[in-house]
Amino acid sequence: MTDSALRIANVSKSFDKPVIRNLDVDIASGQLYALLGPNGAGKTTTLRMVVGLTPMDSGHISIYGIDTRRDPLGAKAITAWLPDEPMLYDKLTPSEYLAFVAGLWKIPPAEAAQEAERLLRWLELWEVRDTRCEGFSRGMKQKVALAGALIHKPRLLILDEPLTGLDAAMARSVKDALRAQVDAGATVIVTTHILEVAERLADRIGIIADGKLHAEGTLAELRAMAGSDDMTLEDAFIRLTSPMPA
Ligand SMILES: Nc1ncnc2c1ncn2[C@@H]1O[C@H](COP(=O)(O)OP(=O)(O)OP(=O)(O)O)[C@@H](O)[C@H]1O
Repeated sequence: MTDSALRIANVSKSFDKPVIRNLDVDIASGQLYALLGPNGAGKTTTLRMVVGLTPMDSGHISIYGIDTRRDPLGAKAITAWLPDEPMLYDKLTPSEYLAFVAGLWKIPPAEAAQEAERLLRWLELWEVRDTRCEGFSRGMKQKVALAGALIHKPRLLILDEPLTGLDAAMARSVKDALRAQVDAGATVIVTTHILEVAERLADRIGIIADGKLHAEGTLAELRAMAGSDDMTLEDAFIRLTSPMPA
């Protein structure tokens, strides 16, 4: 049996109206999972509840078996969250930023320096390690934030729209980095509006609409659910998220 990396069980959340309704999602360990859905479907809210930034109204969430409400610190220690607009301290250099984040995780400095060097080289930031982030392009800042998210070696990496605004080369480099994380044994969850990314990159795809999981599976399974073996993910997505005819 495959281990569960993330289990969302019967979770609901309302703001001024219900946003997430009895949501159940189970994501197996060692996968790249793409969460898709129309605007306002509840993707970001779901992920913010997973990482403890938005309290859920009811239900349970566990990360590698750790209940996020009973043991929030234990759950956070193995999770990384990269929002769509990551906050970087622009006046810091990549090296300083990683040392700062490692300090928050109480990683011993020598160990942190070694891991920072590995990440900076791997993400092609080594040459600019001592340059302040303020002059960096959006893609470079995204990669520095990604390095910061990875410094404590999380088992579950969650990224909200990681490729927005990146040019093709930078998007490729971030996609390669995410796939490498999975190959190294981590679980990666991304939200994306770029269906081609989900189509090419994800092992499994979940489609959320109206605060519920409408469909989930591999691309082939989603095509089959939508009723055709040769449709694109875009066609399947539109069909699976369209309201049923009365
Ligand atoms: N803090 C909040 N207060 C009130 N309403 C909120 C709050 N956060 C989210 N919402 C509402 O919850 C709904 C779901 O928002 P959410 O950001 O989770 O959707 P999403 O699927 O990530 O959308 P998008 O693809 O557009 O980013 C929206 O109607 C949004 O306005």
